[in-house]
Amino acid sequence: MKILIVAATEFEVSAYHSKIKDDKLPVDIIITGAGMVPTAFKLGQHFATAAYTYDLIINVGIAGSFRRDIRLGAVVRINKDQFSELGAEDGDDFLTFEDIGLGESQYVDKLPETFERYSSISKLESFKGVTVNTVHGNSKSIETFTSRVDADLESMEGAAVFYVANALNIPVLQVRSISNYVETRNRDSWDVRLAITNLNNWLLNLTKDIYD
Ligand SMILES: O=C(O)c1cccc(C(=O)CC[C@H]2O[C@@H](n3cnc4c(=O)[nH]cnc43)[C@H](O)[C@@H]2O)c1
Repeated sequence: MKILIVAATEFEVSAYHSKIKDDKLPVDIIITGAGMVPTAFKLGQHFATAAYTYDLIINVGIAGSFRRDIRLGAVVRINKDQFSELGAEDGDDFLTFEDIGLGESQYVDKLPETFERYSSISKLESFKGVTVNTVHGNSKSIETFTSRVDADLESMEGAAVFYVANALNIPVLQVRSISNYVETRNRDSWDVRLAITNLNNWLLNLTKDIYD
């Protein structure tokens, strides 16, 4: 089982990376930089020169939650993701990419069949994600956005990874740990350290489930 782990920053996966780096596992880690464009570029570049393919791509990272009933530090699966900005305004309405026939803006994950039996996977609660260019931090824009877009969590890369995996027909999973609530910008209330610790522990558990 050859796996590609995709993270926006080294910081988000460094604890995991330093623990597995001498184990010679069939796991590659790629750091893309934050955002959908750097993510699509890095993955395109990687696959253009890769000598082999993968059985699974896993996008991991921190994320913001629109929902207060998801605790900070929770590690969750994003099984649906979308590019919310792709589409067209039509007066007060918004037409999605699908509505105007320009392509897809919404994606679902796809796991190898055997994966549901791993407890690291079956324990995860699934939520709907949205992939944005701007981290929301204004109450009015959050209200407008959530009245249009059906999402529980937001990140800046998820849908781009789903897009690439779909295009290459490779199974894909997105697992994120909640670092903050989507609210009027307040960096002091973020718990990035807890989110990253929990995410790295989850990655270690998944690795044990698969390779031990
Ligand atoms: O606002 C800042 O000063 C600031 C400094 C460093 C990093 C950030 C981020 O927003 C991190 C973005 C990074 O983490 C993911 N992420 C985490 N929370 C959210 C969110 O509420 N909305 C969207 N993305 C989020 C994202 O995938 C990026 O990779 C800010």
